[in-house]
Amino acid sequence: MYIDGEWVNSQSGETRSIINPFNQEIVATAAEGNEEDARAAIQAARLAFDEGRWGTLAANQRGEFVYEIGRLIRRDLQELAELETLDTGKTIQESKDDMEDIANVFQYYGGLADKNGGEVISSPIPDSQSKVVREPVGVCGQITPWNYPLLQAAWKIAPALAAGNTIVMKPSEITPLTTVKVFELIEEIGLPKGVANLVLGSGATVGAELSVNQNVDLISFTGGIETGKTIMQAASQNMKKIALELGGKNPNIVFADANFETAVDQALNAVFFHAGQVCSAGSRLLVEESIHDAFVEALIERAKRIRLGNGFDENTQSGPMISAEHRAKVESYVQIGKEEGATLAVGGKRPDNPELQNGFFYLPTIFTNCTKDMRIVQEEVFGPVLTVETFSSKEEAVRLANDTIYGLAGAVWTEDLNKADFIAARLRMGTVWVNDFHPYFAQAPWGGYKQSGIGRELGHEGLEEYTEVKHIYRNKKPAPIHWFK
Ligand SMILES: NC(=O)c1ccc[n+]([C@@H]2O[C@H](COP(=O)([O-])OP(=O)(O)OC[C@H]3O[C@@H](n4cnc5c(N)ncnc54)[C@H](O)[C@@H]3O)[C@@H](O)[C@H]2O)c1
Ligand SMILES: C[N+](C)(C)CC=O
Repeated sequence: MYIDGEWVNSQSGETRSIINPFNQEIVATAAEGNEEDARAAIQAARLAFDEGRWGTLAANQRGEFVYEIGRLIRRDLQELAELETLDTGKTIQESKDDMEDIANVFQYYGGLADKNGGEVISSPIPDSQSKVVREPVGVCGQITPWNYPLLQAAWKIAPALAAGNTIVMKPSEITPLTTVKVFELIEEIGLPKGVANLVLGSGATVGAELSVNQNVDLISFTGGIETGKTIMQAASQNMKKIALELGGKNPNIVFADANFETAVDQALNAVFFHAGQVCSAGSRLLVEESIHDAFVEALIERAKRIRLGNGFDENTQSGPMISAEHRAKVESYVQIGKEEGATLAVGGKRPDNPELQNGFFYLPTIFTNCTKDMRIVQEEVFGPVLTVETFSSKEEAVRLANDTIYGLAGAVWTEDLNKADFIAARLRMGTVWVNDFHPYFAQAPWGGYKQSGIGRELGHEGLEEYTEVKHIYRNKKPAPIHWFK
């Protein structure tokens, strides 16, 4: 762990084994911190903020530090990608792509740091001057999940530092490797001590302390909805600001006039990429009735051919699930789907291949004949499981698409751009893709409507999350007003 500019073990001396989900081998031993370690890190961040070691530095200088982290990430891209694949099982190409995105995020926010200078307001009061400035919020607790370990951390670390905050980062306890490595890079660039702190450990200990501690001004969390609710409650103790990036149950709407081959190919990628462990996975396919049979047949054929395997093998198209517990959760949803009367069209079990038996693999699975009230249609499975429903009008497609508690992302496939506009305007989601699925990048905001979250990451909105807005009013000709004569 990295606290107040020093690499430290947990105060309790406890450690945790980090497991490769492809073969269950121990790939590292990590410090296992608890509330005490979290409090030490919060204190360091508090002091660094209150003494102004960082927030009062010229914004362009802060930006240079943040940009430099991005440069070092590119320098060490191969090593970082290998660590991410060891830790998550995702393919090495996915990990390399993640690292490129991550470097871009640091360099984007490095560039944005000094472009947030505030504005002068036209004051309606004579002889006055009015300006609005943005200031850092203070000490930020940051909690990230295991599916995109470093990417989700980057979306928090880069804007928080660029805006002048100090941070305490807690990565998922099962995938800390790349975040630890990036703190080595943070040390290498010479960030003032206490500005960026890293505490490893569980959500129930370190995460809970960050959420409740009075000295944390903002908590930014990416993870599941139930954890989000717990954090929100804890954060209310001192009314800290909250930013929540939660789950999704994302519709992928395919009209009959879409390019068939492209829509099939992308529907496959929408749901089965990274074994479906993506918040914005297109796990709910809504296909126009007239092409349903042909579409599903093509999808099943392609799903059967997905090559599962070791993320380091270049022939592998998809890695394992993250853990035995998570695979068991996916299996229980498949059981629920069967009991609810959906038709299991393909998959629905673990692969037989002997070489995959030590990993947490699960076959790409498709359920047809699904209806909107089924739990497998409504709830986030977070695995390689696709549900298929049909619609026969654009209005029905919208109704079905919006009919969950989530509102993270969705896509529409059609050659008719008026129809695409109609759908895009009505989806209650933070991101809508037209004739595409999955793109996200540093320049555009990301976040959820409804129970998919609060606030936005990325884009200039992602920087603003980490600022307080202050109105400074100056009377240029102060004089008595004699109200109280
Ligand atoms: N919206 C997005 O951008 C986005 C991105 C990635 C993942 N996700 C979501 O993340 C979920 C999967 O990730 P997960 O299984 O790691 O989620 P999770 O909620 O179980 O854990 C996320 C993080 O929260 C911590 N945590 C757990 N309990 C806590 C508590 N009581 N207090 C404070 N922290 C606590 C964990 O240790 C971990 O670091 C999915 O629901 C997925 O959709 C969302
Ligand atoms: C936000 N994203 C798509 C990178 C990861 C979601 O799990």
